[in-house]
Amino acid sequence: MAEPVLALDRLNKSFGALHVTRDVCLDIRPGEVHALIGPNGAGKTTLVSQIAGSLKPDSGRIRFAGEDVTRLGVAPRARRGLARVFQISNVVGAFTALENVAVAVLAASGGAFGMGRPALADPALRAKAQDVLDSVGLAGRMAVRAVEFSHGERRALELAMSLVQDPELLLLDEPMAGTGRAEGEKLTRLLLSLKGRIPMLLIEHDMTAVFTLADRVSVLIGGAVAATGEPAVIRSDPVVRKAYIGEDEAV
Ligand SMILES: Nc1ncnc2c1ncn2[C@@H]1O[C@H](COP(=O)(O)OP(=O)(O)OP(=O)(O)O)[C@@H](O)[C@H]1O
Repeated sequence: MAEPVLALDRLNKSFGALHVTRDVCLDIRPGEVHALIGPNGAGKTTLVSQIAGSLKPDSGRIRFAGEDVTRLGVAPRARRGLARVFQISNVVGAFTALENVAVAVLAASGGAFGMGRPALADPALRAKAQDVLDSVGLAGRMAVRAVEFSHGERRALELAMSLVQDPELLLLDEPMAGTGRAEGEKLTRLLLSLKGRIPMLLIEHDMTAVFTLADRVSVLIGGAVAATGEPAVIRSDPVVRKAYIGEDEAV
């Protein structure tokens, strides 16, 4: 089997006496959508921050794209193709969707496009920004300022701004948070359209989205991985149902 895109090996992290990440081993295979679920306070955000590089683990290793990145910070990991989406937004409300994506293309190009003149004056840059917006279903909204966007459209725009980097892995931090049912379904369809092309680690409370999108699901309880498996297996795992999903709850 091909080497995983991301492999966590016995990660540990404590805040004082609080042991928040406990011997976590987890991997993401090429093309896989791997969902990470768990009750509030289980340590999901803490784990994602260690993957992204904004938090240093106390022990353990992180391998990404064939390289040990444990000691690297956020920026070098991002340059290697690790894109964290939705928790930190770079969207500028006063800019149109096209302008926002153009800035992201410019930032990702590392000087390949001419600096010092309006980004959108460059036809190649403009074409790339338009293509990416088209791919997230925002072709008809390019000239609209981001401040006028619905929550779901904003999520699609944030995703577009990450896609310009041609990421090796998307870390999706609760994409469905704050979206209504219709918008959540639309966003799920958008992520489905990317599935297979870009591997994803999906942190999400919305179980419909999780079971629609994920190839495998890992369940974090008390900072430790309680189970990893295909959605159908996780859905029926008695430990998971008892500790997290709720025995009586239909999943
Ligand atoms: N910087 C910090 N200092 C001290 N404790 C922290 C810090 N960050 C998180 N914690 C604690 O670590 C535990 C795990 O928090 P974390 O935010 O990772 O959980 P989570 O699974 O993402 O929760 P949620 O689903 O509510 O977002 C919690 O008890 C939290 O209070």
